[in-house]
Amino acid sequence: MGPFNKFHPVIAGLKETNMSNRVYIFDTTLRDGEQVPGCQLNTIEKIEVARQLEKLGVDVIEAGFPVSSPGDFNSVVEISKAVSNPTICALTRAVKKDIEVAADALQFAKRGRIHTGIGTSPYHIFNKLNSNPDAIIERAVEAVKYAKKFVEDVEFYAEDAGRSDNEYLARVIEAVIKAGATVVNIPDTTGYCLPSEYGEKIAYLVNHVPNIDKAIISTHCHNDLGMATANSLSGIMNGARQVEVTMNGIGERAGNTALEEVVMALRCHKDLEFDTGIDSKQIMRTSNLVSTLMRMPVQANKAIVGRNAFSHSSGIHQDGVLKNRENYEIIDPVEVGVKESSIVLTARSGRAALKHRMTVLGYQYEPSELDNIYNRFLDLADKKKDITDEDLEILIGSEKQAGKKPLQLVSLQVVSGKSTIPTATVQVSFNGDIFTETAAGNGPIDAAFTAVKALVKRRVRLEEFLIQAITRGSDDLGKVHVKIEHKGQLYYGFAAHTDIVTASVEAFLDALSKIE
Ligand SMILES: CC(=O)SCCNC(=O)CCNC(=O)[C@H](O)C(C)(C)COP(=O)(O)OP(=O)(O)OC[C@H]1O[C@@H](n2cnc3c(N)ncnc32)[C@H](O)[C@@H]1OP(=O)(O)O
Ligand SMILES: CC(C)C(=O)C(=O)O
Repeated sequence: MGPFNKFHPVIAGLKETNMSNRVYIFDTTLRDGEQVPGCQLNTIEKIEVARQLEKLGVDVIEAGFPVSSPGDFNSVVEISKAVSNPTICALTRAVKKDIEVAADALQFAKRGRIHTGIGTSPYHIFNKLNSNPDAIIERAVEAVKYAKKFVEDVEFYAEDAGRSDNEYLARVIEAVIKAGATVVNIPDTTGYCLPSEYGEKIAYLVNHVPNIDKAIISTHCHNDLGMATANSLSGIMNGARQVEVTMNGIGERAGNTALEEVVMALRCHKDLEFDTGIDSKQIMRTSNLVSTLMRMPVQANKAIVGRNAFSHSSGIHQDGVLKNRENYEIIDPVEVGVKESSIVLTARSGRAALKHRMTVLGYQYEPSELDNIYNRFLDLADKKKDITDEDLEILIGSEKQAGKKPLQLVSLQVVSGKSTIPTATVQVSFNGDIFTETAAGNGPIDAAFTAVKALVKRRVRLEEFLIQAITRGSDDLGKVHVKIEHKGQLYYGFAAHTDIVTASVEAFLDALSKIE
């Protein structure tokens, strides 16, 4: 037992067989997870997920609810054939037909488990099943005994145990263990419980069910109040040794307990002395596979597997993490299969992050030069959401050029739109003197180029003009390449800016600056 448990008043009386520190991972991505609208998978996709779950090291794969459809039946059959290490589990109601069909679907499983059960809360007993507490116990016992005729490993779920009376729940659990249940699942079906409440429920069963040592207690917590992981951990700390989880926390309504969260919480809190058989380095790959096949994006700030889980975007954090990763990271990203943490450059980044990124890209700067780039970086970052390596390379390139070009754009004002005559007023500095010109054109860029041509008084012909809106969003940098001809000679210009007219004029001036 971990030190927490040693001092836990309720757990002090925990029975010997429940004291192992191995927590079994029961993955229900393919059953509860797959209940989510739009997440249904075909058999081939389910096999792919099951094989990845096997690599991840889960102990049990709940492969489906075979009576629900021929497709689900077939998936349980095929997963049973495709996967050899984890136990394959099939869900049923406390209904004989469901159990028979589940047993049939599991016929090829090396280790098959039937997961049967019935509701035990007043809501379920009276409103859903139109029954009474004693009759429910009878049906529960009958279902477990019937399932035992087909498989040795029978798990019983007391649906809505979270809102069930503890004393009654203890009677149900004692009866189903007596009937042969090897695992007793205490679901917080509606995600109602507080962590202390759920933990006390498990502890109550540990201390009041005389034959509890004959079965493993399982948690199955939903996330309606965002407490699924906390409740599952509280269950473990009070005697549960199996947790029912899904990858990325997908599942009915607000979802189930996320596998990655429980596994990594236990790994981070080694003092609790609990562990699972999960190969955590497979977590990210499994998460991506499930998200892709189920067409269910993972929220960016999702713990462990979200895009931002290992990315640092504010200056103080970035500085801290660059000094020592552990200043702001409790998990080494490599441990969950993420290559490295990332530093995202934004307007909230400081010099430390900028300098780091420039060094990674191979640029070295004196502190005074860094200040200039940092100021330009902030200007750009205020216009864009984040600054990519490509943005930075352009920024550094233009910073190196700044001041060296004889022709510099000082200001640009354009009028354009539908039913207006596109007009541009351009101010250019030429070796320190400022010149202004206004011109009209067939569009804002044409107008600006005409104004520039009038200013520089050179006969140039535009040979090529290419605008690329790079990378992701409408707020991104536009890159402009121009090729001009002057007296038979070609000159090239380049510029990038969030304003494409500005980028175009700067690229034009860049090319013009090269004419001797
Ligand atoms: C909490 C959970 O996630 S449980 C798993 C949820 N998953 C699913 O429901 C997906 C698969 N379900 C299905 O395909 C279908 O609902 C089936 C095949 C199970 C049943 O279909 P139908 O026979 O048409 O019944 P229907 O879905 O309309 O209603 C469910 C019936 O099961 C009863 N029932 C619900 N849970 C249980 C249970 N654990 N044990 C016994 N009976 C139950 C209900 O009371 C209701 O019976 P009633 O019609 O006599 O009132
Ligand atoms: C079938 C049971 C285990 C379930 O999914 C729940 O109670 O949420």
